[in-house]
Amino acid sequence: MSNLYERLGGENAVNAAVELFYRKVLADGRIAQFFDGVDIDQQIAKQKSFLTMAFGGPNNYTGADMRNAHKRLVAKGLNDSHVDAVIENLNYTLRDLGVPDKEVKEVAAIANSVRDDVLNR
Ligand code: HEM
Repeated sequence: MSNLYERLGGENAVNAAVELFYRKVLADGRIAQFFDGVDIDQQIAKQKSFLTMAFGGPNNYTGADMRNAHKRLVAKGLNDSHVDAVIENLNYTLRDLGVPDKEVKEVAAIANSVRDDVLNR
């Protein structure tokens, strides 16, 4: 059985998913404010390499760890409801792209696994 990265469709599929995901996130009034002033192209590039690694693809991630990356946002009120909204957007993105339910659930579980780090607790 190939790993999740391969089952999702590899580099091109992960890149397409991350791009569509940020379009949805920036249009979502529950969470868009956290991205004010953030360089979205850079964010997309970092997220591509982070998710590629998390899904079992090549590890080229050089960004911050999840705790440090989101500390500033926790100080601004980031909480569980915002993590839920991000995971919801990720689920919709993958469904829109035709990813099967099993893989959608695996991706959601990976995103959920960093929840406590993202919320610095
Ligand atoms: C749930 C799983 C999450 C994952 C896997 C994740 C992943 C990442 C990654 C890889 C970075 C780049 C770190 C770096 O700059 O080196 C990042 C930064 C960031 N994330 Fe997340 N994130 C998650 C949740 C969230 C949530 C819930 C929000 C807000 C609603 C959020 C907003 C941001 C913002 C605004 C940045 C840029 C911070 C800055 O430049 O100061 N993230 N995230």
